[in-house]
Amino acid sequence: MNRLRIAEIFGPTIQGEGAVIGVPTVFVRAGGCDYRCSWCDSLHAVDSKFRHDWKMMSAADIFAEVEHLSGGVPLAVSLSGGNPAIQDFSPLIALGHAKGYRFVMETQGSVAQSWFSDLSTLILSPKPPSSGETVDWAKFDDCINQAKQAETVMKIVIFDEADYDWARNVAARYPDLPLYLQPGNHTPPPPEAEDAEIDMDGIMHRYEWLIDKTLGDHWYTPTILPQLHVLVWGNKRGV
Ligand SMILES: C[S@@+](CC[C@H](N)C(=O)[O-])C[C@H]1O[C@@H](n2cnc3c(N)ncnc32)[C@H](O)[C@@H]1O
Ligand SMILES: Nc1nc2[nH]cc(C(=O)O)c2c(=O)[nH]1
Ligand code: SF4
Ligand SMILES: [Mg+2]
Repeated sequence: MNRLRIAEIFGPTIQGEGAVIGVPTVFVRAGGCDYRCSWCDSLHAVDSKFRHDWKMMSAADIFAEVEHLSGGVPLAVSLSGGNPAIQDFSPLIALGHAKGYRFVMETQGSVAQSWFSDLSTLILSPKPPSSGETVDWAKFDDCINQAKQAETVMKIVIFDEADYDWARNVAARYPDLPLYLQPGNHTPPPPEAEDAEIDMDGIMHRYEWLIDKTLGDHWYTPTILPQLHVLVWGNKRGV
């Protein structure tokens, strides 16, 4: 059976971001990413220098761990990373569906897969200018098309004015996708990341700025949310 690069599996915790915020969730974090966002908060699952901490696991191994963590009680499984879309998660999703689990996935929208249609929610998170990455919109559109009947939403991280202006343009381009705006968190790189004091004042300040800016522009379609797990647990891993 094909094996998948997995950086960590953890939970149940609450989904801390976006459309399904607060929902009890087990996270399966894939190892490896085709992007290198300047502010990535999950570098331990991105940079290949951390690959010695990743495990090669079959879908059956992964699902056994998900079942163990959840006590065999079906819940939402969030596929994140890294970019989970560069690997084939369809066998895991099939195993989960047979036991009543549902799957949500977070991806930047750079790689489309036919199995996106097996997800209950596809969260597309195109990267704004502050990330240093450039979106390939043709690939992004492929992702939307592959999702078919799966609920598809967009989540944009905003650090500054330029990101905000960019988000407004993206929103105009995709008026049918529900939009979530999330203030950025300046996370130090691993291994310091976990123990570092979080800049709670900075996060709250950027959140307030984002609310004021959005509402000040009479832009009422996005939902504006902070990373709830960061407010509760800081930059701790595995929560
Ligand atoms: C770590 S990424 C993994 C999934 C996928 N690679 C992606 O970017 O969508 C999960 C989510 O965290 C967001 N994120 C990453 N670093 C962040 C930061 N420093 N502050 C706020 N959100 C961040 C990403 O934009 C994405 O929406
Ligand atoms: N609780 C919790 N919620 C999250 N939502 C997205 C996360 C991610 O890193 O993809 C994440 C995470 O790492 N933890
Ligand atoms: S795309 Fe996601 S996982 Fe990859 S570097 Fe950017 S934020 Fe990190
Ligand atoms: Mg995260």
